Amino acid sequence: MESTLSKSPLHTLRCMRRTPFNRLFAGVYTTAIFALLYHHVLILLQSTTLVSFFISTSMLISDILLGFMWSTTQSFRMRPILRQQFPENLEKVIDRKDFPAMDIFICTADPYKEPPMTVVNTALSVMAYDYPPEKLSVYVSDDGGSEFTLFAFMEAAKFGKHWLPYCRNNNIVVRCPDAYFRSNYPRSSETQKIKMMYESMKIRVETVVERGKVSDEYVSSEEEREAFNKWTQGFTRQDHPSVIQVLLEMGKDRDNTDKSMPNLIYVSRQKSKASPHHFKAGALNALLRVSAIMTNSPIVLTLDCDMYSNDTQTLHRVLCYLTGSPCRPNLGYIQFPQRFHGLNEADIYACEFKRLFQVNPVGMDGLSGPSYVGTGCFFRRRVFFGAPSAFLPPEFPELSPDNVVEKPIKAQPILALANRVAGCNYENQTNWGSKMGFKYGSLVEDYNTGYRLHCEGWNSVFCHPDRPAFLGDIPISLNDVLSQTKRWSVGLLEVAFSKYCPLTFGARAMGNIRALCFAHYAFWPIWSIPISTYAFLPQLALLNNVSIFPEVSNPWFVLYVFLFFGAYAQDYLDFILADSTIQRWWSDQRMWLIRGLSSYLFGLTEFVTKNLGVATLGFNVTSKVVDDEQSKRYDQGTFEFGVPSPMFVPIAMAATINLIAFLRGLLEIYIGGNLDGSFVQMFVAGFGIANCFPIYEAMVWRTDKGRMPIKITIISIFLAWALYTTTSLILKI
Ligand SMILES: O=c1ccn([C@@H]2O[C@H](COP(=O)(O)OP(=O)(O)O[C@H]3O[C@H](CO)[C@@H](O)[C@H](O)[C@H]3O)[C@@H](O)[C@H]2O)c(=O)[nH]1
Ligand SMILES: [Mn+2]
Repeated sequence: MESTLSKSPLHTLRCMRRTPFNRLFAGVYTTAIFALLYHHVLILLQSTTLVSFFISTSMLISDILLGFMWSTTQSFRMRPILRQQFPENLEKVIDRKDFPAMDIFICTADPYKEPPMTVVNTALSVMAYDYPPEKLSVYVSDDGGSEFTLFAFMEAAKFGKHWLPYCRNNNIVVRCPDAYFRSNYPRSSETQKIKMMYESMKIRVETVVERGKVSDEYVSSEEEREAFNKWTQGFTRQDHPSVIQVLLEMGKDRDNTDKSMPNLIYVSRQKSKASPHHFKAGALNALLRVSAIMTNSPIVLTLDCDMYSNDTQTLHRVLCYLTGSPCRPNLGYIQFPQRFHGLNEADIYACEFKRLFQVNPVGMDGLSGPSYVGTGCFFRRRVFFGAPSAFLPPEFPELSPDNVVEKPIKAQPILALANRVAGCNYENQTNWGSKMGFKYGSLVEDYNTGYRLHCEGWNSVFCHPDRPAFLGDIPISLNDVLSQTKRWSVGLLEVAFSKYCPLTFGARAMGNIRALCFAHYAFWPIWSIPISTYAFLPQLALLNNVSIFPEVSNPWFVLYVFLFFGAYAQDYLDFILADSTIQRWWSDQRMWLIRGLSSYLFGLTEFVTKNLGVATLGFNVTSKVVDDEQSKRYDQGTFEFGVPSPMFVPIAMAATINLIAFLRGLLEIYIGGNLDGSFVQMFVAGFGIANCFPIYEAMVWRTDKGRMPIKITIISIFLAWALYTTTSLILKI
């Protein structure tokens, strides 16, 4: 085996050539940051009035925070590596019949925000993997507790019996039906037939959701009727018994060419208002247990309901890391990047999150592996039961990762046990959520779980093939985009300010450099402090003729130029070298500023109020529904405001103040002021304006439904005026 592997490896890795430059630049830039802080302290010591003391302190704090965040990003640049897999060599090492079994988890939570057809498409795309079907089990977790989702899956089970052989026999690459029929597929009679089947299933499912009722004409068997009978009068999304329905059973259910179908199981765990359900982490833990009882595969894939498989070979790639003799014993999971379909050309909302999902993981991969991003991740089941060297046995042997299930999944004792472990009180007085399974305590259960696994001593691998393995939906309205990052912000702060803070607990468990990577995310939202300061303070000072930066003729000016352009240039290069465009980079930095003034700021505020006991926070699911008009505007690259969201207020305020300050500055220079002293402030305001074009458009001359609501415009302008008046009064004292 050793010799086969060395001739035809399953995977390789190499360090990126830019590493020495990264390290050198890090050294130079760090020196520059310290020089800047020294300069700030000098100014602070010279300040004579309370106002100048306040301004200097604010700038010092902002720059310390920016410097800190910058330093955390350096850990991603210390040892980036690139990996390659060779799935074509796999069968030289392991026989297809010895492939390990896989359990695939798909989470959904709301039939209105996540249309059942989306979930069904994701499920079909993974059921159709090029993999022995008797080794595949697909579990759907429905936190929405919706009979419509169950109905959609009953339909999918029937349609799958045609779809799977169709894909197999025609060697289809994109096995998600919706994506396939959107693509340029061959129009044969067989294809037309399967397309009609798909369309009629879609109509049935959508009609049921629209009518809000599964009418009798759609129920085709006694077994189905019995399943729907569970939706009794008192059944609500927050309060209902568990529903576990085996829709396809491997070996028994066969497709129309008489080959076995994979297992397909619908699970809606029990819910009660009296016990916490821990959102997605809770759903995943329930699935971990239910799947342990039914199939207990050694490998588990988690997927969001909108992340369909875009490559039939993905499981083979995963096996490249999980088979063969040099398999790392501590390897806990293999993370694929989150990639998306339907992004517009400039990716105006920077929803691709290139740095988060594609660039940074390459950096972490060279250390001990990327963090977990919630979807597209293959886990070894063992990781959920304690550290690599300290196995933590579950409550009873059937849940243990090495237990072999012998009974068929529909056997009565199996179903009874599965319902028991899906109970809402099952986890009381157990280790689930703390030491076992997906971790609770943060709205970003993915980051939290990955981080804690790394603390326990597990490693991970980043697998980034050219052809995206999975593709997901993106939110297309600014409010949805900002709400998503706001939720992340709250979740990240929950980790940052817990006893598991990466700077303390993390650094002890995994060393400083690795811990800094995790700290980078945990402290994301504090970017709001320097961003808000830079969006308002220099401009307000400019409006009041107060100069706060060194003059152009002052040698310290050069330092500012270096720090600004150095950081921006490196950021730009990173982005472009990761196969992106100038336009997308510009959107990305703009959204960083916009998020700083909205999501991060509101996330930080919500986190603080929550800790003061004022508010409680929930998981606000991102909508995957597409409004045609909105989607047209999105494709044209127009920002979608539309709703009167309070998060738009600071953005519109900043846009107003930057514009007025810049105009006022120009006027000053025109009537004889000196540009020398106000240049940096003029530059900052001008840079703000350059970023704000879509906001001016939305506030002033757009007339469509996606414009900035008049109410928000008026409130923002009023608040901007109030802010200006207050600061001028203070400055006059
Ligand atoms: O109570 C809940 C809430 C959500 N979900 C599911 O969680 C997934 C992610 O939710 P979504 O609204 O799409 O959130 P995003 O912000 O788009 O998702 C990112 O961020 C989440 C953490 O906030 C991670 O869980 C996701 O994997 C990651 O893609 C979806 O499939 C939901 O159905 C549940 O199962 N139960
Ligand atoms: Mn999502």
